[in-house]
Amino acid sequence: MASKKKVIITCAVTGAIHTPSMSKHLPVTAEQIADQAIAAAKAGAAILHLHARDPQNGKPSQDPELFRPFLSKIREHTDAVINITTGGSPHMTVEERMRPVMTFKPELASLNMGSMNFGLFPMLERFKNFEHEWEREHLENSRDLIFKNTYKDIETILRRGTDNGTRFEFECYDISHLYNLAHFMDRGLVQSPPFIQSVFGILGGIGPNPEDLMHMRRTADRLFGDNYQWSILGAGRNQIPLATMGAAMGSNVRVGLEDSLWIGPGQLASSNGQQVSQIRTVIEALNLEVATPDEARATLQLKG
Ligand SMILES: C[C@H](N)CC(=O)CC(=O)O
Ligand SMILES: [Zn+2]
Repeated sequence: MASKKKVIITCAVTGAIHTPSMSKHLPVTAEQIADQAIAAAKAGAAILHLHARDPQNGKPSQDPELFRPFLSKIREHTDAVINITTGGSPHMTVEERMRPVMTFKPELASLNMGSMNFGLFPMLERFKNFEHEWEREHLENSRDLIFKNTYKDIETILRRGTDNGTRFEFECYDISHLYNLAHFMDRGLVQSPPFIQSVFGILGGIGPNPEDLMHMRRTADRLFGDNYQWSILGAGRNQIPLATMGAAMGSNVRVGLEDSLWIGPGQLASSNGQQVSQIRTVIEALNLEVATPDEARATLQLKG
């Protein structure tokens, strides 16, 4: 793996997995998303991974007009790298999912590297009371949900994004997704070094055990040699433990309320910035340094 300068922290601010009734700290309105993103950048996040929500009921939305207000405020107050989702919500069509990236042509966008079951229903054990009916349906319907990312879908997003100078955060939820990435690299559709966001602990993908992390790392080393940038995303309670293990092994890290609502066992995080500060403390305790947005741009060779 390329000799890494510093640890790139990505903060995933709101996402499309958790719902407002689960935590009052989950940002929903454009103002809330912007303010939490700016605070996360100030706390040390070099990359901000962004989704939008309907301000009325918090429902995930890929409407570019819901992204526009917080994108301009974030750009006004930080030089963080903007990473816009193409995953949207697993309940959306690929066309719908691509709208904001095609509108705003960001430096970075997420790209999910395979179709999979996407089990959110276990959260119904933990969360019982919902203000909006869509929240319960969102979880319940995931029993019969396929997060669709066919080779045609992936190629379409890759080609269209690359035409706009956008590079990708390749979301790999399992070993097969690394092979899918290798396939598109072999076809010359992926610019080097690929930024691999390995996702652990989503039901339907690979588990959150340190053995799973090692297996993803060994496989990536075998497929990509030292020509890739690695990042670790642990879902839920696995967020900080896996990010810590990853950082100690030379990986970049991702935190944020999209991936986990927690700061400790049974303790809701009060903000995205709180999670960024927590992982920053770990990184600096490992005698590593946090990358600035421009250092992240250089490492990932972004258009800036
Ligand atoms: C597990 C994460 N929700 C992965 C993600 O962030 C997908 C996307 O936005 O494209
Ligand atoms: Zn996302």
